[in-house]
Amino acid sequence: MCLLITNIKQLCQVELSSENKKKVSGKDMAVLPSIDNAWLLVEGELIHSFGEMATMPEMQADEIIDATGRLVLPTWCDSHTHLVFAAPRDGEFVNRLKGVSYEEIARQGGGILNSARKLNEMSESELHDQSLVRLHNVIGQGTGAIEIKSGYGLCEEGELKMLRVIRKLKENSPVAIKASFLAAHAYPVEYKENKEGYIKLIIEKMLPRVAGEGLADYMDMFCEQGFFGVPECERLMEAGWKYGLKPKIHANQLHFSGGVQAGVKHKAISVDHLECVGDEEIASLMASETMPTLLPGAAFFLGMHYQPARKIIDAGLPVCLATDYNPGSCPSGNVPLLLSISCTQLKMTPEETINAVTLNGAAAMELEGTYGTIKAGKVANLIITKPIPSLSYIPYDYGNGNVDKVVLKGKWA
Ligand SMILES: N=CN[C@@H](CCC(=O)O)C(=O)O
Ligand SMILES: [Zn+2]
Repeated sequence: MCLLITNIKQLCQVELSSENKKKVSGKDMAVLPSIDNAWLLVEGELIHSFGEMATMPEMQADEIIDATGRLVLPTWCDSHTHLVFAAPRDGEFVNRLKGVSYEEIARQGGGILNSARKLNEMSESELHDQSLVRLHNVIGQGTGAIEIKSGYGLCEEGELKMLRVIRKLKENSPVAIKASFLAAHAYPVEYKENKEGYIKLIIEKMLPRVAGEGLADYMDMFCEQGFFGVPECERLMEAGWKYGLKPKIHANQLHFSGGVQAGVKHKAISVDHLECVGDEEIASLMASETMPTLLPGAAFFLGMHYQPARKIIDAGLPVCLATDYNPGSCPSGNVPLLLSISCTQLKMTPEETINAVTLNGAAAMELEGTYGTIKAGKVANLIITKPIPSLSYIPYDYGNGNVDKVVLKGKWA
């Protein structure tokens, strides 16, 4: 099918065919290359061409859309989610409001362990159907590529069940999906006094099966005090690499845990969360290709201090933003809301937030060659907004939703 979109008020995040942008860093993050009053042609699954209306050539198309007053952007690339889960944790939410901390809830056997109990009671098909509803919901909010983690199984069959659900979602949806193996999310109750036993189970039993069935792209872990320490994480990352699973890890959410430096040392694709980041973490990231990924939705929902986005960008680093959609620390996969939080709380500009969740989000999933910008030959994953006054209106008009239509692989989603 050929789809022609005309009279686009602003075509945002464009990239010329001659460019080969891998990510946006530092001062460049404030720049979002755009064309005012533009057209764009989609052919089959791909972006064919685009330009200014004033110089639009004559073309044939199966469908022509007039986008007067509307913006067109690449769909969001949400590089960190736990979208597959069995049940909400609204009871814990209320306990936190009464003053019990996230860490205390975890110590009492709630939190991730609570999610694991529910998940292990649920059938694979029910888990899939529930998760597919959530996936459709975030697609409607503009997400076109997404990473999804295991980590609520915490046993061999539970982790494999989650990863098979993710694989099935991939088969049943046009959205691009990457999978991360996160068995090292929390120590299960039965290994509370035998932590070494659980590390061995992951490395010796689970990992070979996950890799053997080709179920995951990345090796994830929660590098944090009270969860998995740096020495354990280093062993897990080394083991993952042996099976071709690159690290993409949770680091420095609750403490200065050393996770950022460990991730950099083991060539992690990204280190994610980063509520606790100082000069040493920044220096370590500066000497690496590892993407700093911020999850301010979790800081918002847990009432924690926010990630120092300005310090990271002003040091010249790239920043990626992701939702962290999960039932405990961020029960929302809504990217426009994430952009609003990032502007108001992290003091990022609207352009920086869009760069962070398009090209940099794609880079954090190694998808920057095919997603994340409007470029001829890239996958035609597009957001068409409602008529709005400006790009800044997207984070400004928080909670209201200005994504009107979504195109995935050249078709209406
Ligand atoms: N912090 C670790 N993991 C998730 C939350 C998991 C949960 O509370 O269920 C996160 O990224 O915030
Ligand atoms: Zn997470």
